[in-house]
Amino acid sequence: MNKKEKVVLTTGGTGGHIYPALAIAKKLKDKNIDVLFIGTSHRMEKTIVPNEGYRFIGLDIVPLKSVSAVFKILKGTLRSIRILRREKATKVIGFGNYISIPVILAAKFLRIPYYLQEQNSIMGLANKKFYKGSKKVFLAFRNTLNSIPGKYREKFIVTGNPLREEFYHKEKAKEREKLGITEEEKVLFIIGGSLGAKNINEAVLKKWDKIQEMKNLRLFWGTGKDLFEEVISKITDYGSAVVLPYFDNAADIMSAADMVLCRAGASTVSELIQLEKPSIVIPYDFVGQKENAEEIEFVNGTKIFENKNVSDAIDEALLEIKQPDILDFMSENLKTLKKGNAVCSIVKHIDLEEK
Ligand SMILES: CC(=O)N[C@H]1[C@@H](OP(=O)(O)OP(=O)(O)OC[C@H]2O[C@@H](n3ccc(=O)[nH]c3=O)[C@H](O)[C@@H]2O)O[C@H](CO)[C@@H](O)[C@@H]1O
Repeated sequence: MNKKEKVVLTTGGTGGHIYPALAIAKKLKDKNIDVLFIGTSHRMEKTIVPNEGYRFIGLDIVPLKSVSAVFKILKGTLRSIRILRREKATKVIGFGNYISIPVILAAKFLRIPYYLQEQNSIMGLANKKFYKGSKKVFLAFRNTLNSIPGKYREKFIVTGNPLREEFYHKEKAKEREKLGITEEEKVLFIIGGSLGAKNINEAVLKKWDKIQEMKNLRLFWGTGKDLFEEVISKITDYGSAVVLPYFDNAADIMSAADMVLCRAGASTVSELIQLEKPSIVIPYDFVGQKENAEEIEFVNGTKIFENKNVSDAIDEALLEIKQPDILDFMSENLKTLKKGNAVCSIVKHIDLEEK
């Protein structure tokens, strides 16, 4: 174990915030560097992170929407100061959102160098608040720089989003063979974000007969864990479709897919880029997903549909999946956005002392 370095990662809330942190943690662990995660005691990180074999501490913090939430952040900050001292943390990496606030405040107080990672095209509030004091900020998308004043730009490095390792080593043909998919079959992968997407599910159910009637279509559909029971209560005939609450092997399925219909969460968009996957995206309103989607739309790598037109989005996906020229066009265009392995570049830019 490298005794000189101890890295604390602070993240949580949704898969989109947690997976990038896990990808970085794995690389640090491979380099024999001790890592500790701090998130909340309420949300999905409390199970995902320990299940991946990392030490995890959960703080009692909630979104900043009330006075008691502010008190919880203050309490969380005092606790984070004690933790960072006790653990002799040498570096902190924050992955955005309110969950990272107490640990970043503690790092500032203790003068521990901290780094930030921004997954989205539009920078989130927490990262906006703290980037000035950070050592470096790792961006997924170049357009984020447009909102940064010139004098701070040198802190920013456009690396792409750190993805789970398997996304960097996929070959479509091999994945299709593993899944037993024939050459004539077209694979459509439908997912919401890490939590699923209710309105996408409802629209898929409405189109179920049309999907079943299409020859040589293989559907893989992730409904979201909490929405699964409701969905399957409405399906009588699955045909060849695979319907699951969540795909732990999303990289395999996305790699095998000819077309992906999905939300525009930052990690999903970055995965589409990495796997050069044609898509139809329906951004979730309000959280900057439209701008994530526009990053790939700009190069003609996707088509964007509004939430109110999900039904049309499904029709479009079913139409385009039969047109290899369009699929190849989107796929080729996405190649121009690839930035290499973001996990390696980020770890290289964190000034870690070798043991
Ligand atoms: C509603 C909301 O606040 N969404 C935000 C959340 O998204 P959210 O976590 O939903 O979305 P992301 O696309 O960033 O990440 C989803 C991750 O879940 C994975 N996956 C999904 C389904 C499945 O069956 N299996 C699987 O592995 C995807 O491959 C991806 O890695 O954080 C993102 C990153 O800050 C933001 O861009 C989103 O706007």
